Amino acid sequence: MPAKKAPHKPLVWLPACHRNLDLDDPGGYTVLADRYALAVTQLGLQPVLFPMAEAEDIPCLLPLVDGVLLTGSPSNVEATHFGATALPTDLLDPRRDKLTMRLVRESLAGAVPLFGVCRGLQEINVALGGTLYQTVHEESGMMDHREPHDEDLAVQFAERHEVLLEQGSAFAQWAGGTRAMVNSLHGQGIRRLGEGLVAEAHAPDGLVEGVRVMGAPAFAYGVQWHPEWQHERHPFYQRTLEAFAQSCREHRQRRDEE
Ligand SMILES: N[C@@H](CCC(=O)NCCCC(=O)O)C(=O)O
Repeated sequence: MPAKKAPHKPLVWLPACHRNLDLDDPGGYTVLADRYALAVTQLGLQPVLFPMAEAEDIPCLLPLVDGVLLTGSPSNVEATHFGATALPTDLLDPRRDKLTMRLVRESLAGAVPLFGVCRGLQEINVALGGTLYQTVHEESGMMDHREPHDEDLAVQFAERHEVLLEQGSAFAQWAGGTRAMVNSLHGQGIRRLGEGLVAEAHAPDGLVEGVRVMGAPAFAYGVQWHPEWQHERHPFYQRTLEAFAQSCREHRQRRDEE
């Protein structure tokens, strides 16, 4: 009797980020913040990183995974991707940008579950032709969405402002209502929505904080806040992540049945 094959654990692609851990370091490192990998693992999924992966590699790598989670990062999406000029103060990650601009579109085309968090939301928006405010806090009438200067992550990731969730949206379902408190750690923000995106969560100043990709065959959302942060203590964050995880499991099951 052949041994029963263990069910495959759904694999989730998290983009590799570049970091120079020391300003004098000419080399740099490929990094992934533990909290994203930990959240994916706690959902029963397996995070995977493809160091040095380029857009040309997507056709052979995307079929290996069951979801794409575009993580946050202190680096900014380079403004050249949305027709503007990068600020001299921008921390950039051009290798990640080149990959994710293509990965967003290929994930949607391939019905691979896609979830963008913070920078990941911004990447979805720009990849679909949208634009960003580069410094939301310098825009008239807008709040300062950046995290407080504090070493303590619990302070940085504390709930910061309310988001208004569209009636009948998945966000409202996951939150159990049309209002929720979220954290906020970003200086860029959605200015013009990309093609096919529906804004379903807004900050009190009107900034788009949550989007759905219209007509996507699998989970396809982006949020400006960080649901991976202490998700086990925040039902809204937890339900959002579980919905993404369920979509990844369904994708895996379809792959296993092929
Ligand atoms: N740099 C962009 C995106 C902000 C972002 O992703 N913040 C998360 C930082 C913490 C982490 O590394 O996850 C912006 O400023 O808008």
